[in-house]
Amino acid sequence: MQEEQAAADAAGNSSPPSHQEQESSGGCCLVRGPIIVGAGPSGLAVAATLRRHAVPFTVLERSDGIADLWTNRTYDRLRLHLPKVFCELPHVGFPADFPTYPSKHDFLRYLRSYAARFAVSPLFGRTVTRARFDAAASLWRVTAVSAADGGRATEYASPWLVVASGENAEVVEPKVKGRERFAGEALHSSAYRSGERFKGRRVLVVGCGNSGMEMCLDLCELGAMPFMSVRSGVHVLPREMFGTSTFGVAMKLLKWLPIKLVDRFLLLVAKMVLGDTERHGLRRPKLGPLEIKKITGKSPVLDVGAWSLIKSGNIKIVPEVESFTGGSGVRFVDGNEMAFDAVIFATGYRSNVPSWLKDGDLFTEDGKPRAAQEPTTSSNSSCCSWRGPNGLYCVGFSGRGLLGAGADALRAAADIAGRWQAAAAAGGGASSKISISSASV
Ligand SMILES: Cc1cc2nc3c(=O)[nH]c(=O)nc-3n(C[C@H](O)[C@H](O)[C@H](O)COP(=O)(O)OP(=O)(O)OC[C@H]3O[C@@H](n4cnc5c(N)ncnc54)[C@H](O)[C@@H]3O)c2cc1C
Ligand SMILES: NC(=O)C1=CN([C@@H]2O[C@H](COP(=O)(O)OP(=O)(O)OC[C@H]3O[C@@H](n4cnc5c(N)ncnc54)[C@H](OP(=O)(O)O)[C@@H]3O)[C@@H](O)[C@H]2O)C=CC1
Ligand SMILES: O=C(O)C(=O)Cc1c[nH]c2ccccc12
Repeated sequence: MQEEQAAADAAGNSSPPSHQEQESSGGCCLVRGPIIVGAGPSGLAVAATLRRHAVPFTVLERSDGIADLWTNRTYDRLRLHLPKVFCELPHVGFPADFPTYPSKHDFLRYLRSYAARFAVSPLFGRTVTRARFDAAASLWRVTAVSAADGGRATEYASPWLVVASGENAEVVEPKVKGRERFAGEALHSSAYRSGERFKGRRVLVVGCGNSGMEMCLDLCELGAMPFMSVRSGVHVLPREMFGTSTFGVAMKLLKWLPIKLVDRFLLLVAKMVLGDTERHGLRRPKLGPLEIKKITGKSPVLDVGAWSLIKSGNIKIVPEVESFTGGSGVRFVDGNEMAFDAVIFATGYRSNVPSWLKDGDLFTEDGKPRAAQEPTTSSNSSCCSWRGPNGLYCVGFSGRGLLGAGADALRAAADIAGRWQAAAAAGGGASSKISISSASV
């Protein structure tokens, strides 16, 4: 702990946020080291690793604390679905007394102590609204708006920009015909905390991903009547097989076998353990669970109890919603109509990067690094999901959860540290001060 603090002091950015920036009268901050957008697990992991390399950094976070997704946008009963060894950030493991599948409160405790240990003090309440590369100055110019400060915009500049704003930055909610006419409560799964207040009520949960499944389970256990609306198919896998985690089994097999074969194996075991999910209205996609995750980012459901309640009919499967018909009515695509007291849209999330990263087409329309979509060839062998051109880095966009975020963070931080040290050796430059004329700011 003291070591990290000493490194922070040496790098000159352990002190409160205002000391991390040199603000000019033009509203521009010339920062030392990279700018990191987002203080979730990915932003913290890259900051911690930069700290280890004695490279200073500035973290811009829109909310008022670290890990906003886990703190403010998740339900009470959430636990990690993967065993803790697959969810640790670089350098510090989970405490030994944590259970195999830590709760969100355990995970948040870990993240807070991680941030403290590496002296990561983000600038909170700063929403990044724009970032562009200024080729003339070889700098990223990043605009952040502070709501607490009356919407004041400040520009931060650095040769390096780390995008760590997450694959789940914004909610996805479908525009369903007649929604404004629905008399009951309608909310996104990110606003759902517990089934407690839905006791005795008929609740329609739209979406059958991990959130939708788990909310149905929670609703059922707390005395509500959940209905789950399913549009396309989903792979449901048992969270554990052969007394160990399904994810762990898959990781081991992937070392030796091609993904298609591992998928076939997982599906065979899933069928043995769960039975035929199609018989109960959950069609399986054509591609296997790992392949579909790799290609589209769509996660398989790791079952923690909802499946048996679907089989027993306590969670009822209904088709895709066609429209709200007024009052409590909902019409489905098969023409049937039912009444509900509440609707929960467990329809997922998207990245927000395309809305603020105004530089070429580095990210796809759905907010993923374009390089991550392209197969590696001899001509683009240096191209990867974690690094773009001109000092741009992406951490946490590989669709591989916390494990992938940690791997990205290690690579990005090492790459930046190499450049930082090279600049220092070349006589200061970026590592001592960035000089840009106020006219160009
Ligand atoms: C309900 C749920 C459960 C999950 N469980 C697991 C799991 O068990 N295991 C696993 O590996 N993965 C899980 N995931 C995936 C999840 O994406 C990762 O766990 C992890 O949160 C990713 O970290 P991140 O830092 O990349 O993104 P986030 O945690 O989303 O953090 C991004 C941060 O950036 C900030 N931000 C966003 N936009 C801006 C902006 N424009 N300006 C400034 N700040 C911004 C956000 O406020 C946020 O604090 C889960 C996801 C969800 C939704
Ligand atoms: N404990 C854990 O580890 C948990 C992890 N997570 C993770 O968080 C991430 C987000 O999960 P989740 O919130 O479930 O989101 P997902 O994106 O995984 O699932 C969204 C669901 O909503 C459906 N949907 C989307 N749009 C519509 C629409 N217009 N009409 C009908 N259905 C629609 C999708 O169906 P379709 O396939 O047809 O598009 C899909 O079933 C995932 O990575 C997930 O694994 C979530 C909860 C718990
Ligand atoms: O919960 C998620 O979606 C995650 O990102 C964790 C995760 C990463 N790779 C996977 C493969 C199968 C199931 C879950 C995950």
